[in-house]
Amino acid sequence: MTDETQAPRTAVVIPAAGRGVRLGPGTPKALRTLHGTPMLVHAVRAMAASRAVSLVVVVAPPDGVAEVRAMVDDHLHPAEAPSFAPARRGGGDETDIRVVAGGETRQESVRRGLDALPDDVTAVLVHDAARPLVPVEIVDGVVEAVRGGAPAVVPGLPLSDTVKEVGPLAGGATVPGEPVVATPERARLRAVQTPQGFDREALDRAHRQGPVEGEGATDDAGLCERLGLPVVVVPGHEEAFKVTRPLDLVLAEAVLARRRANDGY
Ligand SMILES: Nc1ccn([C@@H]2O[C@H](COP(=O)(O)OP(=O)(O)OP(=O)(O)O)[C@@H](O)[C@H]2O)c(=O)n1
Ligand SMILES: C[C@](O)(CO)[C@H](O)COP(=O)(O)O
Repeated sequence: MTDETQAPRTAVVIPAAGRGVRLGPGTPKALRTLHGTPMLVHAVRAMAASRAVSLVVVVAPPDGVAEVRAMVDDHLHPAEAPSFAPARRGGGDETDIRVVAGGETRQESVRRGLDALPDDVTAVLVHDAARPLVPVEIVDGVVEAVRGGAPAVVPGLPLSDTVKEVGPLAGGATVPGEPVVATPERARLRAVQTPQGFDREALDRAHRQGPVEGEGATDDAGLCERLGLPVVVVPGHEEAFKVTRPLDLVLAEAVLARRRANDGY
């Protein structure tokens, strides 16, 4: 077992400032409830369940910082249980939870979360509020790989669908539908999830290179790849799926119902 007093200080940045356009109109996605609890509260709990995590920075919608602070205090710092760590295995020490304002893009929101970290943090996880149900084993696996010396670590799963690359036909010919230009070898592809884990200095440097557009801009590991840093994949989990479209809410409620039936979660 890791001696946490000797280990580097690990913090988590949770970008939660997105609107959730693909989920449809309504409250910002991270503030919507699953089984009566806001999605971002599930995400914070999932991170704090790891003994390695001592600080969580939630990046809230810019106009929702006070609301998110109150939500965190209501759900995670109840007066009757100041030592919040309900699912922490064998732990019991408090997790510090801070809330800062997010930006226009996920990349900008993560950067603002990084700016809020104290100097003594040496390892950082970045976890989407939109992946509220990631099991603690996945969090611990990412932390272990970062502590083992990997500068950037992503949890990932093999794909079950065949993937096609589409694009314009040579010569500009037009056909009905989207022309397929390639079929990448599926065995070499991984669908990556969060939390993604980083050496703090590497991630700071990746974000300092400025806004990146297009390929490599949709996750933090992509920014590290742009710098030429090695990125490794460790096992992900089906329950770490991202709540993106309405059907994902149905799946998330079903997973929570199963957990409640199995272990009273
Ligand atoms: N400006 C933004 C955009 C996204 N995110 C966060 O990044 C994570 C992954 O983004 P995604 O699932 O795309 O969320 P949304 O941007 O909210 O979704 P959509 O693209 O459908 O609007 C989410 O936890 C989201 O809150 C963020 O903090 N700041
Ligand atoms: C970071 C991420 O969850 C990894 O799969 C993903 O890239 C986020 O993408 P989104 O378009 O911002 O949802």
